[in-house]
Amino acid sequence: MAIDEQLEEGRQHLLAVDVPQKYIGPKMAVKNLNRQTDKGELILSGVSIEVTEGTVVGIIGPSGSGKSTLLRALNRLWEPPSDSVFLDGEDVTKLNVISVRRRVGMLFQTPTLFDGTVADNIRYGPGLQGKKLNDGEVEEFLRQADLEPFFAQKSVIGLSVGQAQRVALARTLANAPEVLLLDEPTSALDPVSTQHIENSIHNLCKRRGLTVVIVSHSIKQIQKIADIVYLLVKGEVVEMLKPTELSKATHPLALEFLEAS
Ligand SMILES: Nc1ncnc2c1ncn2[C@@H]1O[C@H](COP(=O)(O)OP(=O)(O)OP(=O)(O)O)[C@@H](O)[C@H]1O
Repeated sequence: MAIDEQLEEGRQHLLAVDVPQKYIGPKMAVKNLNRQTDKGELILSGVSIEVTEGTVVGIIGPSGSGKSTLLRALNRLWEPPSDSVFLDGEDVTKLNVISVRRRVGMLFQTPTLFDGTVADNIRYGPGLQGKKLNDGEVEEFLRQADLEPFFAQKSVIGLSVGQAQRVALARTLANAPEVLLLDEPTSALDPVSTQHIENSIHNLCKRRGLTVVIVSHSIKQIQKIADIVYLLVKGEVVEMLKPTELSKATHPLALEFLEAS
């Protein structure tokens, strides 16, 4: 048999085998997302972003530009229209909302912990799924949030805001999220606590391949930890740049924001 015929036979054989298709594409994607207030004012207009697995995506922009709304659409804290937000290629509105929130975890500006020990807080999420974390596992999540193991037995009452935010991060990580959303996670923190959180995010992403989307007011922070930056102004993505290339922004609204920052 001629080599061409052999190759064709092999190709036909491969086509005949029913190989399950592996999803290839961004971990999360937002496509042409729009939102208006009840009065018809634009909050988001035609927003599209891609979140590549294992990267830190930064979102910056002036106050009121729609950053938090965009972030909340990613885990359905704000319910987006169908066919506009995708997780592993699937429309999030077609998935179970609890499973989306578990897969896409979120850390807010100010930590909210319930009374009890730090370990109680970390065990809570896995416990809801019938998983009891042992002491070593609790300590590992603390370590990932840049906290010493002895914090496990401490009461959450009396923690500083910075320590509480790191516990909140450990608690979010205990749910084993595939994507971590951070909504200005350090804006209420002092510089040292900010450094702890930034270190954790950097390590989680670079060493463990966690995918992160962070909204921040601090351009310095975004330049330190993000791989790609979306600049949102008046509900529109006006630039997508590498953090080292913010000076290359050309959109007039982007320039106005960057100069004022
Ligand atoms: N549920 C809502 N109803 C009416 N307006 C809303 C609602 N949610 C957000 N907005 C408005 O949408 C705009 C964008 O809000 P959003 O919080 O997403 O902006 P942001 O860029 O995160 O702002 P900031 O940096 O101040 O936190 C704001 O003008 C806000 O007042």
